Amino acid sequence: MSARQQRKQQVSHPEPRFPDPSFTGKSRGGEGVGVMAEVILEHVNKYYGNKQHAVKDFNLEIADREFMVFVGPSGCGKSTTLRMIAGLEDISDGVLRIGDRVVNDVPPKDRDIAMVFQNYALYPHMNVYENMAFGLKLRKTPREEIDKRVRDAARILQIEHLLGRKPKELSGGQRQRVAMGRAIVREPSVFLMDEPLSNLDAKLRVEMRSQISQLHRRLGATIIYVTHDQVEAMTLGNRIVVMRDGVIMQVDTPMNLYDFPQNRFVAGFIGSPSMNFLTARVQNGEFVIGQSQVAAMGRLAESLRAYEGREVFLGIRPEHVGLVGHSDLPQGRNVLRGEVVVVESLGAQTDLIVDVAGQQVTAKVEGMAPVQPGDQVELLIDQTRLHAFDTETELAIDRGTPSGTRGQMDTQGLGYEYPGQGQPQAVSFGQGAPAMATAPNAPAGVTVITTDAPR
Ligand SMILES: Nc1ncnc2c1ncn2[C@@H]1O[C@H](COP(=O)(O)OP(=O)(O)OP(=O)(O)O)[C@@H](O)[C@H]1O
Repeated sequence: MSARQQRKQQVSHPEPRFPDPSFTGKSRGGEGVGVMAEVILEHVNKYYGNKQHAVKDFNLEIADREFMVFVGPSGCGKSTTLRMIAGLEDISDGVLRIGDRVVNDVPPKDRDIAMVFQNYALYPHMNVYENMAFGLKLRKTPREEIDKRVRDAARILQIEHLLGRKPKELSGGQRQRVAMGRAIVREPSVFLMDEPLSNLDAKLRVEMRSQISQLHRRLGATIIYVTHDQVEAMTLGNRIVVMRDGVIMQVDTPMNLYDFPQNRFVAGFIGSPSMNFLTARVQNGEFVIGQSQVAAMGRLAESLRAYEGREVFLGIRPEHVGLVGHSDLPQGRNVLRGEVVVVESLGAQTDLIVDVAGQQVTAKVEGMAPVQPGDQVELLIDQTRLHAFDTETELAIDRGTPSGTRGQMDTQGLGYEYPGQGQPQAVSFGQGAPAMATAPNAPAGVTVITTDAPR
């Protein structure tokens, strides 16, 4: 077993690590959780030894009762960040607040949190009731109180009929629910969940996903949830933090991540199949790829003026590409011409890969597409859903959102750069501070970026 696996296993045993945080008894409307809890990370860094800078200047405000998801590829620092919030990992630099307390030096048991891991580690010799009650017993919670909390949690999780069973008599999903139950009975203000569904098969994951969502609504608790699965992130989160190499790439609602990715990484990470990226030259406000042209519209067209004559990455989601003669998209001159390379019929939809002037474009076409490899086709593009990215910084060329603004970091985690405005403007911003406050010289026309509370 590798050192990393050992570490994961070590922390996967929540009982001794997470004695029941002292229950305050203060109700806040949900079913059985503790006090108001927002979680705030200010300039948090984590170094492992001298070389490994695992989390870099992480700034985030998680609102009370928010469901916040951390997502990103393996090794991007999701678990490390969660473990710092839990107190299982020291914070090298920066400030962590839970509620109105700075908790950098507060031991895990006093942070009013509970953690659920992918390895749910139930005690095999105890039945479900005893497993759920164990932590409270250790805390010498009165028996009637234990009984009430266990039965309440079992009702919420719909496992009342399983209370007398041993773990080996349970399915994977039921075991995971017991593990959740063990966290719920502690009535913490904040639940931390580290890939809690990754041991389950695909069908159960979907089932448990909706259960966790319902649980969040019923408990009214703050949940911080780590996953590398973008579908889980999109369906569960009020907001999502997309991370790469220890840096926040964007924090936003699922829909804003989808519609307004702030950089190429987020654009490619969110959505399935992934967004197409085509190298295109900007000419007369149009993206030119080989013999094909696609015109930009609206604000993107305005932002694109600064790129006239230059190359950019044009981003098009496969679901925004149609087949001429086989799509509801308006027919016009905005077509990409190419040769079909792959046809994957899935019944309700067909995925096509089309070679457009040496670049591959995936199209998600409704129903059965009447084409085969080798056919010359014209692809219709939904002009209203185009994205464009600077080839050097990989930042989105138009980063506005319908609500005006929402703030994220650039690839260095330092702030925003605004290409095409003379010298690139690096704008630093603090928690909740409008960018204008820290960037009074931001060029005219630049979107004001804030890192304010969730909508
Ligand atoms: N104890 C440790 N000592 C040294 N490096 C570590 C340690 N724990 C994690 N790292 C490194 O820190 C980085 C972030 O790891 P972390 O476990 O937070 O990533 P992750 O996003 O949760 O990945 P995964 O999805 O694979 O669990 C990785 O490069 C990892 O190798």
